[in-house]
Amino acid sequence: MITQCEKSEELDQLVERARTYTSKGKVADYIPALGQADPNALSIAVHYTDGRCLAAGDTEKTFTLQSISKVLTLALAIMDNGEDYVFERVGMEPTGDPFNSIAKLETMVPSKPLNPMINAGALAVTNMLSGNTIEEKLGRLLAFVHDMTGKTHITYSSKVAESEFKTANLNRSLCYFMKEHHIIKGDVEELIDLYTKQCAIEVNCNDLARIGLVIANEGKDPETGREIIPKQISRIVKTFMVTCGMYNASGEFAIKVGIPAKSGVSGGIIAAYPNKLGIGICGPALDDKGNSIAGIKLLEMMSARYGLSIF
Ligand SMILES: NC(=O)CC[C@H](N)C(=O)O
Repeated sequence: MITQCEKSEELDQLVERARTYTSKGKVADYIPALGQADPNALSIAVHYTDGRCLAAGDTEKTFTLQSISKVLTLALAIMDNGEDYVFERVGMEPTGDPFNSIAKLETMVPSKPLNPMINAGALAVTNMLSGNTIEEKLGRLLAFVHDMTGKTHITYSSKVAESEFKTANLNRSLCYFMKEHHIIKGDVEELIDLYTKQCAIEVNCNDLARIGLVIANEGKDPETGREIIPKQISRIVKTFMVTCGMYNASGEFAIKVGIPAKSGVSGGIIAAYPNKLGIGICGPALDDKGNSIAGIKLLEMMSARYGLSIF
């Protein structure tokens, strides 16, 4: 287990250059508790399959997963139900719409969310997790996070979860629409309860980089070789990260950075370079698509300097 990452002057310099972009972004405040984040913050951890790790900025500071959790619930839902069941209820195509849009749900025939990385698709995926109660489902998701990070104390922020639960009316609308069309079943309030808790799971950049590394490493624990996610499912997850991970900025991101990645409105970005490394970033100031503005700049700079594009 990595306890201390190396400092790298070069990475520090890139972070300071990227940090200048934070002033052009804005911290998300539609979930009121997220509005308290420091807009100038920017940190990164890079974990390699051989056990090395590099860090810059305050990598111990915690933040919530938000939409990054969609990657984890997707993997777990496929492990629980199999590919056929999951993809009968959620599609595999990018939307070109904002992450919380309801528009395509009504126009698509048959009515199902286009992919698991937008809110509608992620809510449908969360609805598929196995377990008899919210506590059991959340417990299984947390155990999955503990397995990937090696840290068993990771839990969710009840403050952020409650703040989102109180204000999640758009997500409730998506759920009621999908319930009407039999894409989801059960109690919508319970689903929103579970979803807001999943989004409020608190990690730091090192945890995120470690999760990215497991995904990069074909689902295996890089230290022990133990399978945490079946290889085929880690492949599906990485592919969705490329096509839909940065919402309606995924195309530009694939060209300018070229690494499977997923963002969240807390300013987190997870990235997984196949068979090589995992990256965890936090920079709460967001661009107009809801992605960390300086986080994306930092990845663009790193990709250009180190030739990181997988394409
Ligand atoms: N893009 C995001 O990170 C969105 C996640 C957030 N919890 C929401 O549903 O609105």
